[in-house]
Amino acid sequence: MREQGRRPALSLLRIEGVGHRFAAGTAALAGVDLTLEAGEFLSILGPSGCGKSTLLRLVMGLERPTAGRILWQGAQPRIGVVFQDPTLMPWASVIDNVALPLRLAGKGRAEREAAARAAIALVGLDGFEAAVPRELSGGMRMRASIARAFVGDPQVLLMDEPFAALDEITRLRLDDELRALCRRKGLAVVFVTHSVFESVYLSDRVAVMTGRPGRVADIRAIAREDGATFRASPAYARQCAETSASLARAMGPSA
Ligand SMILES: Nc1ncnc2c1ncn2[C@@H]1O[C@H](COP(=O)(O)OP(=O)(O)OP(=O)(O)O)[C@@H](O)[C@H]1O
Repeated sequence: MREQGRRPALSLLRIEGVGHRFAAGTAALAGVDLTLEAGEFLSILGPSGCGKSTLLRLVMGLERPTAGRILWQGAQPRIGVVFQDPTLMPWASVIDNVALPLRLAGKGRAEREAAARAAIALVGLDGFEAAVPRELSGGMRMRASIARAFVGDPQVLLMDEPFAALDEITRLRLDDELRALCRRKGLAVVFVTHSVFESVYLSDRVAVMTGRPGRVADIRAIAREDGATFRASPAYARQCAETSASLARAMGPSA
């Protein structure tokens, strides 16, 4: 599943002809070809049930594709993962939640705490280290979840609809902060979303998927400007309209 490429490849990740059929018979993906470049923010945009989460699980290595292959350039990078549900331990403090991957990796207390504090500061949660999840807003819980993904110093971030359950204001703010943080760190990101607006705002490229079995119908390079003005620009509105039309074509007449 994570073979070394036999020939030199420039892309950080290559997904080649990947298909996935579950044992129960559902064909979730068929013939998916996609690359992720170093430092790139790539969104996977598609209708519900088209196999987006399955594709992420294959990239994470949690499942093997039943067709095709997934190739990392060189050694497999360190991967951080964020899901729609923050999946925090309700009884544990923010710092203990954020430090969990390091505890599982057998790191000592001092190292865990220092790294967790740094990750918490990175997402703007300083001062809440001792809070437990029920004391936090939804946006703050998501920040803690992002901090936990950052604590192991990832080179690639995989995100599965992380902001879908948040209110609009919080979502817009986290979009801004996430984009800035990933650029600053030079991270490559695969971001799964249903939202055309979010995908165009965040991404360098958007892969538009068809309904199940999911295929990549279109790959759109986004001409983007950094800064909050992009969201209000005619260029943003035009690219949202074009991406929306592409998604409608990918979903076909029965959607
Ligand atoms: N473990 C599984 N066993 C059998 N079928 C599965 C399994 N996981 C997912 N599926 C099916 O595979 C298809 C793709 O699911 P997946 O969760 O990848 O889609 P998705 O695009 O992420 O959907 P959504 O946007 O609604 O989260 C769906 O029809 C789903 O029911």
